Amino acid sequence: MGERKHIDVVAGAILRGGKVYGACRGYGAYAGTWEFAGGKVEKGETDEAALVREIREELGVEVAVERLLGIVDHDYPEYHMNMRLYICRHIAGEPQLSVHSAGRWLGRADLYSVPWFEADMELIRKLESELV
Ligand SMILES: Nc1nc2c([nH]c(=O)n2[C@H]2C[C@H](O)[C@@H](COP(=O)(O)OP(=O)(O)OP(=O)(O)O)O2)c(=O)[nH]1
Repeated sequence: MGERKHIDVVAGAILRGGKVYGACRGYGAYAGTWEFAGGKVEKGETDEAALVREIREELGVEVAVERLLGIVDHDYPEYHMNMRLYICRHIAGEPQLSVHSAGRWLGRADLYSVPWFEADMELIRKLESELV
């Protein structure tokens, strides 16, 4: 029996004007599921560098990574995921969709109006207090 596959994921809760940016996966098995921009950390890469790279690639947006909001461990059928969610400040650029089919700045009142990844829900509750 081999070790179960493990992936390291970073995601960014990008904040601007009391709202957070959520995006809807445009393709693949989880198309239609909402998430924070991000992705797998590459070998030798820091979380911060991976996050800045992924957010730039996916949304064309520049962010400053502020702090770790929380960590989630989740078993997907194909692998075990360890995801670190960071609070990021929006610096520049309007989000341009490339891999996502939709995206919105969500405030406290509409934070739960989109279908997030189940794995994200605990961290989303934690995020509520950041949205004022
Ligand atoms: N980016 C992101 N991924 C999330 C979130 N919540 C969550 O469970 N995930 C999962 C979905 C994927 O299994 C994994 C992210 O990996 P990824 O973005 O490289 O997605 P992927 O494996 O579909 O991409 P790829 O190999 O095709 O590039 O983390 C989230 O909020 N943001």
